[in-house]
Amino acid sequence: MSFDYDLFVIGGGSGGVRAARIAASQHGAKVAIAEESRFGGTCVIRGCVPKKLMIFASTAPAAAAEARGYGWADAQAGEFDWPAFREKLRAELSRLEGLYEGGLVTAGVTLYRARARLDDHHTVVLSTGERFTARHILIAVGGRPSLPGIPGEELAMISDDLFEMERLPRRVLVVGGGFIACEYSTILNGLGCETTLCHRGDKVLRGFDGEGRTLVTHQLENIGVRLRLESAPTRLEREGDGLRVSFSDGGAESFDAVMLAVGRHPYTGGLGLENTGVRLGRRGEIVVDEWSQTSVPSIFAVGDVTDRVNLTPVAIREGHAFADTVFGAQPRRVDHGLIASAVYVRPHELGTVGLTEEEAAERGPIEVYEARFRPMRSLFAGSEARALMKLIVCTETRRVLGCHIFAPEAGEMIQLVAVAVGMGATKEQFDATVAVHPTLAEELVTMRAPVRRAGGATA
Ligand SMILES: Cc1cc2nc3c(=O)[nH]c(=O)nc-3n(C[C@H](O)[C@H](O)[C@H](O)COP(=O)(O)OP(=O)(O)OC[C@H]3O[C@@H](n4cnc5c(N)ncnc54)[C@H](O)[C@@H]3O)c2cc1C
Ligand SMILES: NC(=O)c1ccc[n+]([C@@H]2O[C@H](COP(=O)([O-])OP(=O)(O)OC[C@H]3O[C@@H](n4cnc5c(N)ncnc54)[C@H](O)[C@@H]3O)[C@@H](O)[C@H]2O)c1
Repeated sequence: MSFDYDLFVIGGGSGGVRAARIAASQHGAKVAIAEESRFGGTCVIRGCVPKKLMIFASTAPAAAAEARGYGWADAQAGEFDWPAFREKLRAELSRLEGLYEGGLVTAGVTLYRARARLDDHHTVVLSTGERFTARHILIAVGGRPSLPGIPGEELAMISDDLFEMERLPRRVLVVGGGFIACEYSTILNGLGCETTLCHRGDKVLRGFDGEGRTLVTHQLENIGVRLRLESAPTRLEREGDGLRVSFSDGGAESFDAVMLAVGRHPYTGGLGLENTGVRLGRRGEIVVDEWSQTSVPSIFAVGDVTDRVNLTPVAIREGHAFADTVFGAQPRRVDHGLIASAVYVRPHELGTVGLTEEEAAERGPIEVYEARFRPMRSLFAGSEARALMKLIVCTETRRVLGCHIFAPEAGEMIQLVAVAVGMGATKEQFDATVAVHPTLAEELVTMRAPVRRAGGATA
């Protein structure tokens, strides 16, 4: 049987673009890709990139305060010009979108700017009416923000809307306690909005190391984010130009805007999967094996739509491994076991790799090494902000099982620690490494005695 393409990719985000480029340019496959919105996907257009640029923008008041602490008596952040910043942001995102498109074109991939759905195991139908057959189809459609299912929720913003706001709200409510809620309330607070974070738990960032969660929760409060913990909104109503929000604890408050950040779900709706028999999991995710192959042999899926680890570098790695395996005769699996990540709150980020103390203690005896301190740089400027460096060590093998850093630029540091942890480094190998002085990171190689032991018989 002959096909129009060797590979048809649905979704031009992190995973889809990488897979298409590698299959075409490295392995000579005839490839097409359909994108219903903008090439680059969530990360480039409405996620990691604009988010990080907004984090940078939001640090100006703290940077001015620090400069005053260093003797620049008149240092002020001045007035934030949101429309000017937004214009610059739009231009930058368009530039990046162009690079993504250009990379695909150079690789010889055919681009379709249309929504795609599946008609059968080998056929894709576009919203333009065009139909194409392909030997292999890759689904890389990502995820979409979830909604809590409360009356009036359509009045709220989701994370996509943050970058498009006409004006910054004076009083804003952020709902949720995950990555997005923490990062976006940090941004809005830094840009001068009176920000409240409402979360149904008693600490943000469920699933992270317990001490890290406590520190991020306190930091949000210390920078001026009002916390409304163990509470959830039950109703949103229009009130003049703003919104009236009722909460599960019986209270009600008025805000100029509300942003919902209560998780994301795989974007499988309307994709025609029922025409193929591709198996879905409980959360609507496409179930795949270690090779990203679905229950239908000609159809593969990578990235957030498979709900494995929903991060950009993971989607990219999965897309690349898929292309090498299927088109390059180089079978490659992705190890989802040890993936570092960072939550970009400020002034201290939370960087994490490996097991949390809680997870590690459940598996066996561990030693916990910690350094808690006020970093030299911010201390001199008059800040009380405390950092934490934490290593979780297996008592038996001496291997470092996890590392958690709460400090300025923790994302940068954890990237490098992840190399050592991934290689199976022991605590003694960390100790044998001579410190770089004076740095924050030197604390990672100078922690002499455990602060506690936990897990197994030594608990
Ligand atoms: C606000 C936010 C901040 C984030 N920050 C970070 C971060 O700092 N670091 C990090 O590692 N990760 C971050 N993430 C997660 C990261 O963006 C995702 O894990 C990553 O983009 C997933 O890539 P993907 O290829 O699976 O999907 P996506 O990048 O979402 O791409 C899917 C693409 O498919 C298109 N599409 C969907 N359906 C169809 C269809 N039927 N036909 C045609 N096209 C279709 C969509 O328009 C989209 O462009 C963030 C996410 C969000 C929402
Ligand atoms: N820095 C990064 O790497 C980064 C940044 C942003 C997003 N991401 C990725 O995007 C994913 C999605 O982020 P997210 O923050 O939306 O999801 P999340 O799963 O991290 O957090 C969702 C939060 O919403 C709360 N929640 C869920 N349902 C609720 C309801 N009905 N009412 C009130 N609260 C409710 C949960 O308790 C949780 O705190 C992340 O898991 C991550 O994979 C990564």
